Amino acid sequence: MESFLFTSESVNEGHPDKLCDQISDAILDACLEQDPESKVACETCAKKNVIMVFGEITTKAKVNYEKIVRDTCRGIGFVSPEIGLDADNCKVLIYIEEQSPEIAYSVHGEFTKKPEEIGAGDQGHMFGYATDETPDELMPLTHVLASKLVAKLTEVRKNGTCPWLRPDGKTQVTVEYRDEGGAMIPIRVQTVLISTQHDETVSNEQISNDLMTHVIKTVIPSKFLDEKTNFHLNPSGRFVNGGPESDAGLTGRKIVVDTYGGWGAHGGGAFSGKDPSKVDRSGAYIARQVAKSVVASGLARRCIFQLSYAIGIPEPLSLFVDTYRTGKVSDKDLLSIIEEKFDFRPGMIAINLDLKRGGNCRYKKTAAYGHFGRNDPDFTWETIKMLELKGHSDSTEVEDGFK
Ligand SMILES: Nc1ncnc2c1ncn2[C@@H]1O[C@H](COP(=O)(O)OP(=O)(O)OP(=O)(O)O)[C@@H](O)[C@H]1O
Ligand code: MET
Repeated sequence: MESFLFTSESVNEGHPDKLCDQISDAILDACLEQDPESKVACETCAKKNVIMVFGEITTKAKVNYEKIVRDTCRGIGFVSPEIGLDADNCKVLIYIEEQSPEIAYSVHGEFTKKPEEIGAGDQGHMFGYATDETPDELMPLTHVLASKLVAKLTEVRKNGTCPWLRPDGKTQVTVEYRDEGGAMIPIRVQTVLISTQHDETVSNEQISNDLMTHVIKTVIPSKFLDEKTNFHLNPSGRFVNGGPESDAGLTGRKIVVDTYGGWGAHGGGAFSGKDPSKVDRSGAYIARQVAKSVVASGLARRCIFQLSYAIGIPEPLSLFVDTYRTGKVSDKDLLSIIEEKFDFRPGMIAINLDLKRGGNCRYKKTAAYGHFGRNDPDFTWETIKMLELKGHSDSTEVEDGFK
């Protein structure tokens, strides 16, 4: 059978766009921690020694935005201009206004609507995806490997295994697959690309050797590597200047890294800095829960789910499911099972997935290394709802397994 190649990339917490995502979500955490009803739309941009936080926030929380910016940068490791940013001496600009009263009235009736009445915070369409090619994560292997490689880069930097590493880094993984009736079967890793920031003194030979020993071989199962696997390790030659020194950063510029690595589809909306009334985030989170529940329940080997909203209206405008010909029931029957089991009104998603709880890095954690496929109780959207077919395989009657 013919095989094909598919590629996903990722970036680590020191990448300038991810730095911005983490600042936006750290601010969201701080607002929700004190006031779970906070309405937050927080964007960040970064260049060289300037970081600007801007957007619309209505909250009762008292938040020291500048301190959150500096703490987040320091936590990542940006502690001097040579590294790419100096957390304690960079310029921090804050330009935040309250949410537009028109939007506030339409979405939550200026805090008067009951949860079931709360409208979507904006129009938009969101996707969720799941695939059985990684049995633990139910995520695309290319994306899982690219994400784990960037996480490992940070781990071996912070634990001192590779003291020459600096915060900024990117990975890219190409996997050879075959299509088994719509399900994706990984055969081997065809290419691994890592570009990581490093200090001035380390040699390219040490970079390659350490990346191979401490990063690639600890992350990629040996069964996927062979003598033909290609490795591109710091292909630019040198990567000493990094972070916002070498590339400007923006919240929401890594939406594919945040989700499924190019598999499935993306509606375009970003996650970081948005409270759960924003369906770009809460809609995508429940869409993942739907797709993962379908695959985990054995109703399909692979699933994509889409929903759409209008601003101010609680019920979704459309629902779509596709199991890529791997479903045990027709996609039409599957959709009615899904409709019975999930409540897609944004106020109810926020309650059922516990999305109004911030603090303790709950959202900041999501802002690097992927929002999906993570084994962490704070990622409530990864909890599956068991969907069972009672009796005949064409039945749409289902019952709850574990919740
Ligand atoms: N009162 C309003 N009613 C309806 N639409 C509005 C209102 N106020 C602003 N908008 C429109 O909604 C748009 C928001 O869409 P956009 O997709 O940019 O949202 P976002 O929250 O910035 O998310 P992302 O950039 O991640 O997609 C605004 O730019 C504006 O065009
Ligand atoms: N930023 C807006 C808010 O604060 C949402 C996007 S405009 C519909 O609600």
